[in-house]
Amino acid sequence: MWYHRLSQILCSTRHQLKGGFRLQALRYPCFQKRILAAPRWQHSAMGPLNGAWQQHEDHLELRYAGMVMRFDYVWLRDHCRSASCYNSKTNQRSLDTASVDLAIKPQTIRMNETMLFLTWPDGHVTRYNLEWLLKNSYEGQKQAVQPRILWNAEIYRQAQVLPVDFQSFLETQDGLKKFLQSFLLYGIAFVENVPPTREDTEKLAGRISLIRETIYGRMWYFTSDFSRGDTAYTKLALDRHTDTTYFQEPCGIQVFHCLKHEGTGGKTLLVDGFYAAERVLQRAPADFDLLSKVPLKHEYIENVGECHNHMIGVGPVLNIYPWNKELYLIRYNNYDRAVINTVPYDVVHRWYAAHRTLTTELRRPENELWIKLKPGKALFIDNWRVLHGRESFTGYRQLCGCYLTRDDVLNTARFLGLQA
Ligand SMILES: C[N+](C)(C)CCCC[C@H](N)C(=O)O
Ligand SMILES: O=C(O)CCC(=O)C(=O)O
Ligand SMILES: [Fe+2]
Repeated sequence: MWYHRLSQILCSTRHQLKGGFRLQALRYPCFQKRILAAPRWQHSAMGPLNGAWQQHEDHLELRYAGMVMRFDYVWLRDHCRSASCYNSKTNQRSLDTASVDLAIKPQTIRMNETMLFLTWPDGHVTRYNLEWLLKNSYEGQKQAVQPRILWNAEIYRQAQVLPVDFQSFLETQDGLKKFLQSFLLYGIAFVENVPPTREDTEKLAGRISLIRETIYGRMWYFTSDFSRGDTAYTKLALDRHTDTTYFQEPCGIQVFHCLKHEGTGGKTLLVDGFYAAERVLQRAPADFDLLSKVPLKHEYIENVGECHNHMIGVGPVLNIYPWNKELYLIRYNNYDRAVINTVPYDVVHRWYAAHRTLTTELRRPENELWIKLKPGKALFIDNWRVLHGRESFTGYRQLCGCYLTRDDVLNTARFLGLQA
């Protein structure tokens, strides 16, 4: 679904680019006098990808492989990959960007089938591979969305995603890769045949990431013993939510492993927050927009035994990248949402309405995936995307798990060649 929407955005952007080009020539009558050559398309020797460029007053317009790209001149100087500007051993910039004249323009531009050559006023030559420009341009980035399959219960069940075996997860690259692939696509993934101990659960987590230690400890291990000031430590039902919304950066991944349950109830609820948000975007785009713009606080206040904590995290419910509108983080926890004092009353009212729209989508029964966690079956949840909850329960129930740092999970995925 994301793909469709994004390709629509992309198409409209391309039209704007074409239109924008015509407009610019009209708006500036002295346009042609100020640059050396008339703004005509300069073509590379005819190749299959048919590149062409045009030099404008303040940017270079490049057409390549069916894409129109615009590059600011300072950008083109700043990203020079020559040995004196860039250390390709460490993949770090050596050039001091602050030393580049903000009014810099290339003296000459040349292009062949695969490369673009720019000579700067001081004689320095920058060479760009056209494929590199295609991939690294703003226009190119708009296409680079994270592949995802948004799901409701039906879609997830139909997909028949296979759990990965503990042994193969730990010992083979293939097992790990399969696991990460489905985790990235669906935002949840299971590992089976895990020995029901805290140590083995820790081993599991350590295979893909650094464990994120929080106020709950490194590995946590909890029952309904009221040991902490949070309803998770009771037998009560918990409505769908994401965790640690009260951190400036909510935990990226949550691992659950139920080590024991002698009693009834206690099923786990999973809801794809991105699926629900996409529905909001389609049905009520103004609500989506508001939820992505209004910053809110979430808060955790605890004074139980030796535990004294006061955490505050600020951010909108929906977090989107400004360049392609891709959703990357949902912060949704009605229990932990703090007093709203960052928004004027009329916006507050519209925000409540938008929150209701999202909540309605999140609560549709067809979007709910219910599973019973059992010893041996560990669940990884993308806490930036998938909401979890639980049914109330009776009896003794022991859950262990931990949070993972998102950067490190994605790092492992990229190392295995996955897009993350
Ligand atoms: C998972 N563990 C039991 C350690 C913590 C529970 C945290 C619960 C909190 N209300 C939140 O949503 O962040
Ligand atoms: O008890 C459960 O199944 C989950 C409780 C919960 O939401 C949490 O620990 O974050
Ligand atoms: Fe939770």
